[in-house]
Amino acid sequence: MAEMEFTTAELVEAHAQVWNLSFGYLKSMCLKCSLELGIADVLKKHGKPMELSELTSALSVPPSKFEPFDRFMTTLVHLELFAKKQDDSGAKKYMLTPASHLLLKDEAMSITPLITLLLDPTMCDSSNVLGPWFKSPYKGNPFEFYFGKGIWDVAGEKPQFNKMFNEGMASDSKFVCNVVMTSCRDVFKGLKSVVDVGGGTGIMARSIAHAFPGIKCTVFDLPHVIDTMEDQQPGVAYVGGDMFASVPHANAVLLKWILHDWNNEECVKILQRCKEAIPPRADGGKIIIIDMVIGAVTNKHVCAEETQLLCDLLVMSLYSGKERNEREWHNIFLSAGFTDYKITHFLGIRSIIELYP
Ligand SMILES: C[S@@+](CC[C@H](N)C(=O)[O-])C[C@H]1O[C@@H](n2cnc3c(N)ncnc32)[C@H](O)[C@@H]1O
Ligand SMILES: COc1c(-c2ccc(O)c(O)c2)oc2cc(O)cc(O)c2c1=O
Repeated sequence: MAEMEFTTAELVEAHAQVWNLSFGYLKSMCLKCSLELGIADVLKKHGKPMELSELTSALSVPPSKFEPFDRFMTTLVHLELFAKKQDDSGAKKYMLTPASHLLLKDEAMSITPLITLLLDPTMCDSSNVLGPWFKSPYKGNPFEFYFGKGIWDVAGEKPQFNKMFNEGMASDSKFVCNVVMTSCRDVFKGLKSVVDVGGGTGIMARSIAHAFPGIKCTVFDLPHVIDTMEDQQPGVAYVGGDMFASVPHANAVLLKWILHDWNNEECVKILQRCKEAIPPRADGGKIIIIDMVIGAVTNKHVCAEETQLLCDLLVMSLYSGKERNEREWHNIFLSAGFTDYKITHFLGIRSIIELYP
């Protein structure tokens, strides 16, 4: 008989670990349920810590659900989505945490639309077929394996999904703009024009145009994204097209959450088209990339590195994309003909890369 490789204590520990992993989906469902119920908004509206009975009343939870709701809130507090404190009279009261602040519907930095998108079946379902996908000789990504077509085709065909996708991305852009305009404004200082390639509904471009009225901003995206835009802001130009064919000319090209959607060869092609669109470095030409650098995180919060790895699986499943470490970025930049770059780790798990021709 083979020797036992692990102690019983190690296996008992591992048992709890595997259980925890198998319940991972329940964390996502807790998040989804808090959004559906609007718990954060009710707490915000109340303006002070809330007792469970006040919360159930404001949320219209019927008495038959008081006990399960109490247990649900206990888990949400453990997950730090909400906080609970005991007041002087001994009553337990619930409050917002920084995480639940991001889930408020009408806050500038709300990422509720992005979370709603991520938890939508169209985004999640293909992660259920990773096993069959790994074993099959199929060349496309898991999303294509599951739906028979790519995510951009689905967005082009289904206006509802296109809207949800663009709103999700726009909410992230609002969040990122807030951080960029306070902590790394200098990235845009001195530029005369910027084209946001794959710029979606134009939140980044509008925010840059607002913060730097001297910069002429263009949003460039697929025609189905540009054509469905209802409020095209004056002062910002909107152009539909394909970044693999050509990119509108500007001083600088912004690529936010674009390159992680594509494989190395595709990234080189996109960057070559972007390089053709900008002037030499001496004349102010540069590419501004907002994406992840694997291994680089500004805050060592509990799960920053794990989140980066999970993001890598997300972009692998949805797009054949990849989150990259600095060495991998470096190789792509060199292959696309760029000579120098500067990385600023500014946004938790994401970075700004200024890339020079
Ligand atoms: C992940 S989203 C990022 C959107 C935006 N930059 C942001 O961060 O909120 C990728 C964007 O690339 C656009 N896109 C995909 N393929 C493209 C192509 N061939 N040419 C131009 N844009 C494209 C999509 O329509 C989508 O808006
Ligand atoms: C991996 O990027 C992250 C996304 C994302 C989702 C869908 C896309 O098409 C993307 O291009 C990116 O979404 C989230 C959402 C979060 O709440 C946290 C994250 O870290 C991310 C991503 O990193």
